[in-house]
Amino acid sequence: MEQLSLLFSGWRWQDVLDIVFNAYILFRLYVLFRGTNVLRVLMAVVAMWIIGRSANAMGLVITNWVMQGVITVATFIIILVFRNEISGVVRTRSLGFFLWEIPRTQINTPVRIITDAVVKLAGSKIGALIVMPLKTGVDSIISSGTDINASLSREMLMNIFWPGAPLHDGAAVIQGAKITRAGTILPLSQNRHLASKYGTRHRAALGLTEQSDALVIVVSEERGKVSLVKDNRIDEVRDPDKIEALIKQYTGGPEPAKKMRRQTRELLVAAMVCLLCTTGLWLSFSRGMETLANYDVPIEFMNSDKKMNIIDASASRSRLLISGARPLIKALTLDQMSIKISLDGTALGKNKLAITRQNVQLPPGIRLKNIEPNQVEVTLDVMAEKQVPVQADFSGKLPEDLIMTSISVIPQTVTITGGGLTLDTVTTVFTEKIPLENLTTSGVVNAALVMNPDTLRPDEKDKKVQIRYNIAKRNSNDGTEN
Ligand SMILES: Nc1ncnc2c1ncn2[C@@H]1O[C@H](COP(=O)(O)OP(=O)(O)OP(=O)(O)O)[C@@H](O)[C@H]1O
Repeated sequence: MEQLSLLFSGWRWQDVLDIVFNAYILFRLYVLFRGTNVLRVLMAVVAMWIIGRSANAMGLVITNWVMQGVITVATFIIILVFRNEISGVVRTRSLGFFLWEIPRTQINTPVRIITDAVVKLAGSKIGALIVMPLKTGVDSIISSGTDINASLSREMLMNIFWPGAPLHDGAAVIQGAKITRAGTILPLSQNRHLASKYGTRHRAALGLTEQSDALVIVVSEERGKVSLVKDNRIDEVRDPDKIEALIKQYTGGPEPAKKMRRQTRELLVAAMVCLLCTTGLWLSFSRGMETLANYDVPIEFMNSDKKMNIIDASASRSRLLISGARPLIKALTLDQMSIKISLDGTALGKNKLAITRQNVQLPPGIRLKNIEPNQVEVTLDVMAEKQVPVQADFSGKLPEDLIMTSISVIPQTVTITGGGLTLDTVTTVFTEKIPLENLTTSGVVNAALVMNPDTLRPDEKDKKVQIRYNIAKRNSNDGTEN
């Protein structure tokens, strides 16, 4: 359970977008290849891939190896065996179809009327070609012809195919209870094994079923026979009841509401499967390639009491050991991580503060493994000012024959700022070291002040002081000056 929550923890909006976008592409590919053999083989490949990944996760080395080999071979087979089918689907579908169209199936189609019409046409030896698009649709395969959008009736069909009628050449398309188009030209099959009794009308019917899952009804002009063409097969059927039953069977049953529900259900299931597959793929990529990294992250102290100051801290950075997907870790920058410690509730002087997970902010998808150090000691003080005397800090010795007769520091006192507790211990501020060896005559030097401890700050104007000194020659007999 904990592992499951870890798997889904730290999602970013980019991950959701990534999954939804790719799931949609997968779903559209399903809609594009729905009803074709390519999809069936592709689904087998996906199933093998899932088995391979599961085998990998369970440590089944040989099964995983075999599945990978089979997938590689199957991919080549798909490309070789189905290259015509794939290129047919890709070539004939428009961008709009690929992006959002969902082909309408045969809902509310009056199959009895179609049967009556084709039987009558066959009896009168009037040639006819009727297309009933199914799941894959035919819109982008057959764009020729005339849109008529007429209600489907036996008379209407007879009229269209009546010799001499303007649209009798070509095929009529039936969508639901409408004849949507007539006079359309279908792609001719290149099948060399087609029986010689069949001419171009049957070849055109076969050609369309090679590129789609449509049902095409052909009425032969010469022989007065009705043929149902589906999935590259031509079936000549004599019995009108059988014709009706087969049309119903191919177009998916008689009840329109049921058919609609079935289609919606099928698309919903497909969308869910696409979403699950993409999520699985994303998880196996992002969570499967976990990696560890160390980062030295600065510690930020959140101080709400402006009078309190940090005068010392045992650490300014903490080393974070983090884990996450390799691409996320690679893209990580230091400014995306922070350690924030609140000073609320602390007291003057030394405070030991723990650095916990709550103090660490990391981008989504990155998990914290360790913090080192996980404790920091901060010394807090209230800021104050103090006037202290300045003392020149001479080092070394004057030459033997010289003596310092007077020293004055200007200014004599300076104002320093710092923590009140620290200031209490400071009685004098010294200058930087002034070497005596170099001094031979009286003069003036400028020297900077040395703050001890360095948390103390002198006034801006008092950063340097002036030291005036007088040097005289030492009396060689009694040691007094001349
Ligand atoms: N590519 C095509 N698309 C649509 N209809 C076509 C196409 N090619 C031929 N036809 C139709 O088929 C008719 C020609 O039929 P043809 O006699 O060659 O075929 P057939 O299969 O022998 O059928 P039949 O038994 O009716 O003669 C054309 O007049 C035209 O209406």
